Amino acid sequence: MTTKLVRPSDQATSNQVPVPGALVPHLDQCALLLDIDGTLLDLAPTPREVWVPPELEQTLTNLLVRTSGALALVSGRSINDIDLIFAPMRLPAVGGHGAEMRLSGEGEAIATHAPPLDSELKSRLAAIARISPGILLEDKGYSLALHYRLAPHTEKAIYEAVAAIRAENPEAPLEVLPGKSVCEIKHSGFTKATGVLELMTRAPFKGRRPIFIGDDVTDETVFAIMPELRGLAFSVGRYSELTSGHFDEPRDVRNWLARLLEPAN
Ligand SMILES: O=P(O)(O)OC[C@H]1O[C@H](O[C@H]2O[C@H](CO)[C@@H](O)[C@H](O)[C@H]2O)[C@H](O)[C@@H](O)[C@@H]1O
Repeated sequence: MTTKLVRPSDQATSNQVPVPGALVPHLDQCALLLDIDGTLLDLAPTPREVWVPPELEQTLTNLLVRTSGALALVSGRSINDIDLIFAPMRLPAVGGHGAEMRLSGEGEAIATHAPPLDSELKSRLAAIARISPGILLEDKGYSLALHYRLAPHTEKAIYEAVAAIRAENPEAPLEVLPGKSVCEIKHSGFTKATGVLELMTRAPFKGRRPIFIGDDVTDETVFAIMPELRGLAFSVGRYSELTSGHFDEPRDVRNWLARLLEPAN
């Protein structure tokens, strides 16, 4: 099935993504790959304050059945963190920006050969949080996040401090991910895309057509690999040339996913 690239001028109203029946092949041939923050869940002031609507939990549970388990969360969060947020539900996942994955809710998380952050560099990067008490430090093991949503005035200082540490360590294989009110630093040897590529080689994902939905800069790496996987990508809150359409906000994604379960699909 082909889809039309929707351009910004075509998108005056919300719900730009066509009704599921006109767009997606049957669910038993699909793998649903879903980013969390800003895609499934509304953004919150701090990482701990996100809320999973009960209807979403029901939708994801039903979609997991309808795809025979080929539904995975693809997140910058660690799988441990994902489990806390979605508890008691446990879902297949690619976590930590591709550093780890889990093929089923019952299984264990598997490290994806992702190299960890050098511990000394990590300490130095963590110390940047001392710029202001409003900066929230999130140590995710494979990466470090400096959240400034509660202290937006510190954004420039954070990026300058990170740049200074990188300049002093030019050989260090670091990647800086500019997220939503967050500056994340990780080893450059893995991405969400490498995680998804690995996931798609394993059952029950292997051989299926992936449908990926994401909102962030880090999701661009996954948008870019969808063609080679015969997949489709959709963005949230912004237009991307790499996607087949976009949703305005997480609520639209949740409604769209619920509609995938309607009988026509
Ligand atoms: O890949 P994602 O699932 O989209 O995760 C991206 C990052 O999400 C979290 O931070 C963001 O969401 C918070 C809660 O809404 C918000 O307070 C923060 O400003 C956002 O940047 C999470 O804390 C990060 O670890 C994820 O990498």
